[in-house]
Amino acid sequence: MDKLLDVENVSISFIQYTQGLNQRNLKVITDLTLDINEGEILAVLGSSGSGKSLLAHAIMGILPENAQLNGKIKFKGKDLSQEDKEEIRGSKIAFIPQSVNFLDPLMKISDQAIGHTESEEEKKSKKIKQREIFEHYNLGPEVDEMYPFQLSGGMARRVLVSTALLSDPELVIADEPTPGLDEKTVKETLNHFRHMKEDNIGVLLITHDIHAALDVADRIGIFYSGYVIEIAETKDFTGDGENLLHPYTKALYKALPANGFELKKGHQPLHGEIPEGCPYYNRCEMAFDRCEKERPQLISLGNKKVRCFKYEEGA
Ligand SMILES: Nc1ncnc2c1ncn2[C@@H]1O[C@H](COP(=O)(O)OP(=O)(O)OP(=O)(O)O)[C@@H](O)[C@H]1O
Ligand code: NI
Repeated sequence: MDKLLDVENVSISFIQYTQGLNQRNLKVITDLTLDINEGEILAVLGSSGSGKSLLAHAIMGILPENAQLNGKIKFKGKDLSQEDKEEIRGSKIAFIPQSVNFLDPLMKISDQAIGHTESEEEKKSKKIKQREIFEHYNLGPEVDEMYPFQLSGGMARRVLVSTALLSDPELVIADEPTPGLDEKTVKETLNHFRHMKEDNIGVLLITHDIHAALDVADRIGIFYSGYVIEIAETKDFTGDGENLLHPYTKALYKALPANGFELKKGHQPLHGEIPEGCPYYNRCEMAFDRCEKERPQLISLGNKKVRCFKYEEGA
């Protein structure tokens, strides 16, 4: 299994102007590290506003102008510059955006799926392939001639998925592909990711839907206050959750309706109010004294990673 994507110590922040000339650095993502292998589905699970879309946009090289990106993003071991990202986006790395607004409202579906071509010949062969993939996703020939506003929600989702696959990508980044879909379409969408995995494509599935993540992912990265506090194996979300590492992940797991518990009260500290120490300190039942002032690093334990002093060597 080869490594496809490495995100190393990535931070994303925005410069905010407050009163007068005062600036504030709004950190949205801090020291984020994760990796994806060929044929692996990694879910990144985080609440709304936790920076999931920004992570996807950082990898694709489409962050807004006022965002500042630090850290490394590597594809197959190569550190990606902005130019590299522009070159491989839409080809080796494909993006399934969160919003169907990414579709051009004034362009016919088939034309935008095919995109720019260099010659008539290329256009013809791409058209054949587009039809094949669309057919596979249950999008008949009539869809080719439609404009985005004529698509139902489920159809639009399928257009986005098949368009992403048209370039034979090695890595697919999907930003919230399931919200607003009915149960059947959710199942269908998750099946698409299974098929990609079978084709040895790596998938980064960004979601706040823990059920979707548990359903298809091999590993799950848990966002908390802009940090990835754990990268767990999906199979560890069983029993009492005893194989899960971080106290927050354990609480999250116990809060699943099937486990009959409720998530303890308390919100994730937001950007600007993130404490010096562990962001989970105030809610943690296992906190040590040092957790208040010191921030734990991400520790690797085999295939898993966790940001908690409990797992430090000798702790
Ligand atoms: N252009 C911007 N300027 C300033 N702050 C921004 C900008 N874009 C995003 N943010 C901030 O970054 C945070 C993360 O945004 P992002 O869209 O990545 O969240 P998300 O996890 O994808 O949320 P959702 O689940 O709602 O899609 C937001 O809380 C927002 O305040
Ligand atoms: Ni988002």
